Amino acid sequence: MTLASRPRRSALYLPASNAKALAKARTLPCDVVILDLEDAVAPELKDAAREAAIAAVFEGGFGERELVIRANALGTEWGAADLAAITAAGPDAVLVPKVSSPADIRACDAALAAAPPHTQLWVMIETCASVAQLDAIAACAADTRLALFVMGTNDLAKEMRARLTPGRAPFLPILTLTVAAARAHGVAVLDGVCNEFRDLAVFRAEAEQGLDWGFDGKTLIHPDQIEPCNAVFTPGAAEVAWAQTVVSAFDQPENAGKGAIKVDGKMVELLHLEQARQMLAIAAQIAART
Ligand SMILES: CC(C)(COP(=O)(O)OP(=O)(O)OC[C@H]1O[C@@H](n2cnc3c(N)ncnc32)[C@H](O)[C@@H]1OP(=O)(O)O)[C@@H](O)C(=O)NCCC(=O)NCCSC(=O)C[C@H](O)C(=O)O
Ligand SMILES: [Mg+2]
Repeated sequence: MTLASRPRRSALYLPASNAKALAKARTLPCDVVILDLEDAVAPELKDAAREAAIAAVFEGGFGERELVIRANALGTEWGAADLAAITAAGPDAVLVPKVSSPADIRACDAALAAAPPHTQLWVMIETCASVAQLDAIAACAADTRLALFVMGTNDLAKEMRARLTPGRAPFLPILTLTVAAARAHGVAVLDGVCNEFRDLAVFRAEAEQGLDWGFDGKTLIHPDQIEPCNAVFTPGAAEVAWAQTVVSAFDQPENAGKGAIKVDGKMVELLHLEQARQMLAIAAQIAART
């Protein structure tokens, strides 16, 4: 089970230019909706997509789902206008693709200076250059809006000239180093998309891999991926029961002040107590939603 301040098990992308998908997203059981202005939108539809995304923020209707707009990269002809419009609208977050350095994070943060305080900066980790600077990029969370990384495995594959094989072996070091850099600086982190949206067995295996590797959740491209993703990233009943047992054990008077205790024949330390409390907090939020 991963640790996070709020459930972000499933983050569904959709092209902001697709009005039907946008309406449908308000009814789907995903934790996050990402309105895409970037790769899913053709150049001739960029302006209309931006307008539709901004209108969606003002209209609302997304309930407890976090509403995020993925802008075009700052260096593109649309990037500055996207960030200006997003700043004025104030969604829960803006997701900026193809950042490569701490300077990129600071440029995005500066462009968002007038945004409401609740608007977070999320960035895609999907360039080879970013891989060499993961720790420095994550460290920007200390004094910017940076709060979350999203893996962009399609762009990474393109830049690396690697293949997206089952098991994702070519990306394993990068995925785990990104999780470690994120955790070192209190940044949340979501896994990349699985392009095989018709094969849910392949999808589920990849989601379980993401859970094992420490991700808070996974980004998705199709509604059919939401339920299996939520199932994988929701703490199981046995995990929740164990967490409750650990918390109860540390609450016993005889264990007061102890750093390590014995629970059901296993050693449990204060770090496990912290994990247990975080899991119970996430499980309670998920239970309240369902
Ligand atoms: C992949 C798709 C183009 C497939 O679309 P389609 O053929 O229309 O699928 P279905 O007929 O099965 O759709 C069934 C119904 O579900 C709605 N739908 C489909 N997708 C979405 C969605 N993402 N959000 C909301 N609703 C959706 C359809 O409208 C149908 O509705 P209804 O008729 O009422 O039943 C399509 O799924 C799609 O466009 N997906 C999102 C693509 C996208 O946003 N890509 C960009 C992000 S991924 C990325 O960039 C990766 C990253 O940067 C990297 O580098 O790795
Ligand atoms: Mg990408």
